[in-house]
Amino acid sequence: MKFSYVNHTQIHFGQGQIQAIADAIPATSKVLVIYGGGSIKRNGVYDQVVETLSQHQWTEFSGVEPNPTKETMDKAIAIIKEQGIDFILAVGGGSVIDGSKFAAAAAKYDGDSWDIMTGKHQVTEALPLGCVLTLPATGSESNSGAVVTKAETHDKLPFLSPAVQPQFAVLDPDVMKTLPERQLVNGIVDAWVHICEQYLTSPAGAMVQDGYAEALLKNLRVLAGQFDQRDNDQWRANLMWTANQALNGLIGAGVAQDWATHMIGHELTALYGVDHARSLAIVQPSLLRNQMKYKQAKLEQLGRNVFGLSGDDVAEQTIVEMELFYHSLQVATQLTEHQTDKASAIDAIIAQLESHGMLELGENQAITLKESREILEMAVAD
Ligand SMILES: NC(=O)c1ccc[n+]([C@@H]2O[C@H](COP(=O)([O-])OP(=O)(O)OC[C@H]3O[C@@H](n4cnc5c(N)ncnc54)[C@H](O)[C@@H]3O)[C@@H](O)[C@H]2O)c1
Repeated sequence: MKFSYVNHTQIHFGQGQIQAIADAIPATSKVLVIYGGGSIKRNGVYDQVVETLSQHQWTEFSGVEPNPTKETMDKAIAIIKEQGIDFILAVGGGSVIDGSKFAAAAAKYDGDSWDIMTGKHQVTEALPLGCVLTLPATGSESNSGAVVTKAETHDKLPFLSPAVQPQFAVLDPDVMKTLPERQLVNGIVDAWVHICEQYLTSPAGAMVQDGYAEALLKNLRVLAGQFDQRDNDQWRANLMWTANQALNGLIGAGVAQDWATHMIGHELTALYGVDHARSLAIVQPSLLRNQMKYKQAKLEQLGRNVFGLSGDDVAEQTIVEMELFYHSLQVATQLTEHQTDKASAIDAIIAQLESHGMLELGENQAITLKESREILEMAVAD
């Protein structure tokens, strides 16, 4: 095992912590507050941010949509450049934070912003960014990744750069009070799959990463089982912190990572509008079955340590338990909606994977377009 690890995002966790942004953003900054469709105006988060920024010079950009688009963020980038903005405060879920990371990077680049997503422009600098998280799910608030969509072509692609890692993140569980049930469920599922992408690979004997990943998975099982307690402060705090820890770099340090479920899932979202988390639940069980020869040992470990399984065929039983876990949250594990015809849906997804260069996915680069097609044959209902 060999790795260098740092996570320099300062976390301000707990009720009332939004006021921490007053000191976290340099007083001389020109701040752009970026947010989405206005839920923060209905739940009091916007008012708290405005009050806290009373000594700062700031302006705002709203309208970042779920699965943020280049087209929308280009408007924010224009404001940043025209007005000499030098700090971005993202207030929202993964979409707002990812869109803000993209804008922070594009602000330092003179070419077309989409070059960031295609790799034509390698991001080495970005405007400083902080965030107030309103939806625990993605971990984007303290990691260096972002996913952005080009609406015109239905391309949904990720990029990674330490330059866009947020300087700070406010995690106040009270902001979750207005989250629709669907988004709470999405958060549980998204965090679950994030952990699996870093855990269900080849055994590396990494006791810290494995043990911590298993603890986080157990938390999510408990929280899902206690879903009727979702109005409880402790439940909210535990989900918010678990989802954050699921993708902040720690459990993935020095171990193989997969991310094929995400890459295929992104195409389902871009083509059929499936919620991000739900796209993952559709792809993952079929992908695990397809890749059983690589995944068996860690599936067995997960089954024993998280689901308490024993006996024969633990790996397959673990996948079944994961499906039951998703179904218990009313999350489908088959693409049953949105597409008109199975064959054309699969062809369309494969064509997108091909055009995005997703030709050898997974920790062993063993998921070529052939395996992706086999996975989709299992995951797309007739
Ligand atoms: N950067 C990463 O590491 C990473 C990881 C996984 C996923 N992602 C990406 O993040 C995006 C998904 O983000 P998400 O799951 O956080 O959802 P989201 O940000 O898209 O938000 C989903 C919906 O919830 C609403 N919402 C947010 N907070 C609310 C609140 N407090 N009350 C009421 N409504 C609220 C939003 O307005 C939106 O309509 C996808 O594009 C996905 O690909 C990024």
